[in-house]
Amino acid sequence: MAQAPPNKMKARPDPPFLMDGDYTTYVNSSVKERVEILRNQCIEVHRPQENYFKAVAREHNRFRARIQADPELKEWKHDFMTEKDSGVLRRILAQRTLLALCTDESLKKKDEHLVFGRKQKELTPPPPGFDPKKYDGMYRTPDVRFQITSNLTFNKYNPIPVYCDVSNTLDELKTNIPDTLAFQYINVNVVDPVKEIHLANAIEMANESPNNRGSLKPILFKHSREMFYGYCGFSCSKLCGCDGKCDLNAMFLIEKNLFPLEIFRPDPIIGFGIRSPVFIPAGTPVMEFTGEIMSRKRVGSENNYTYQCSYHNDDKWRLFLGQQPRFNDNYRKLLLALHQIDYYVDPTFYGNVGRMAAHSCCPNMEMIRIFRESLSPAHLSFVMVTLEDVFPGTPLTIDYGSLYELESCKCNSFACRSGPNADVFKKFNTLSLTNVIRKIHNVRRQNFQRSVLDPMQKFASKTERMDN
Ligand SMILES: C[S@@+](CC[C@H](N)C(=O)[O-])C[C@H]1O[C@@H](n2cnc3c(N)ncnc32)[C@H](O)[C@@H]1O
Repeated sequence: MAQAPPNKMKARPDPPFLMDGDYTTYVNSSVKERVEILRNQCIEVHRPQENYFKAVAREHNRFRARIQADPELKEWKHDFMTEKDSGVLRRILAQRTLLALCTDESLKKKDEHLVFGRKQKELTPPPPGFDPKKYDGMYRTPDVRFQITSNLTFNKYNPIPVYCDVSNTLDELKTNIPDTLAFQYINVNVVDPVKEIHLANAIEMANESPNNRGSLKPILFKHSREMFYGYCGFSCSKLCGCDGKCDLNAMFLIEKNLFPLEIFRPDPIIGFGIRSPVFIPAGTPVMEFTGEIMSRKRVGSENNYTYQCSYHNDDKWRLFLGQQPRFNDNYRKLLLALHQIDYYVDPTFYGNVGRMAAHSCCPNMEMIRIFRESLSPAHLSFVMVTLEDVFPGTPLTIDYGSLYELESCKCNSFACRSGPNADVFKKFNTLSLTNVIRKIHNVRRQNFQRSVLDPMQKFASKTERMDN
């Protein structure tokens, strides 16, 4: 059973698919009919009579057991950031947040030394009344939830349920299912071969000649000025000697569907978002953002979901190309021509869970552009990587960037650009902002330790004593 539509092309094969529910009817239906199908699946779900944190601990245990049972995950560290790593990542997060706060170009220029420079000895304290406990990031689900579907992907290997936590009754929910939810789920980017002839050629030429693809030498840009999708790298793949199982395969955990994800609606204005019931360490690739790759002229002006994935005159990309002497001349010419065009990933009709990520002015994920097997825009993927430790249930967010106009942001992060502290924090330097983020991270870590890990440990010791 194909997952991607038959009239589209893709640079990568689809992952394994085991049908869950009536997928065939769903994909062959119109958007209106799909909404009707979803409407008929809506149910009320009650959490078993137990403490919320007990449910979190159960999920945590189950997840740990899954990791331990997988020999390929032996090296993967499912734990808090170490103090050394956390310093680096917090600084990156602070820089991102500061740059985004300073939207005024002149201010950004004037204060650049405060953001990047060395003059950072003095520490500005958080404003009076600032309470890091207010930013624990926790989203506690209501005891009764409304489930729209148990699996939006229709794939048993990658089940993603959808909940709406803002409806009061099942009937109210049924009248409020948006069309935007009825997109076709894809795990791999697709290309329309009729409308994007050059991209289709690039896929074919890469498939035809082993010279045009292969395991690319990894170059990872660590410079903190690289923002959002400007950040770019390579991912190792099955074509590599390690069979795609080394640390350089940014898609490894994603292809394993390691992290259980849920789509949920916490607020009528924010709409749907994403969360995971398990702990995800900082620096982890969690999911891909998939869609249809298309040139700028095909992207609608009202599109809320699209991200630019390639840029004309992209110096970084030229550097990559320079390192690939094996590519055939014709392929090289095609790539050079393709990279004069701005391409976008549009998940409006074909997409995945990534399109549901809400915006935050201090996000816990970042999109990274990853080339795999070759260097055409069709071989590019957006990978969403955590910028900080994400504790169970916390909404997974990205920064939509300064070009995206949100009427009023409801991210509730400490440095929200429409929040009360924006003017104060934009005068901070990176060191001072890192210090604020550290205080917030400490609160989150302590909460998790106290409410989930410590009781789990106590319970395990008690059981052990009873067994003896
Ligand atoms: C890419 S979509 C994200 C998925 C969307 N929430 C949905 O339900 O389909 C972007 C839209 O989500 C909403 N949104 C996301 N983050 C938000 C935030 N922090 N504050 C307010 N609205 C937000 C806005 O309506 C925005 O135009």
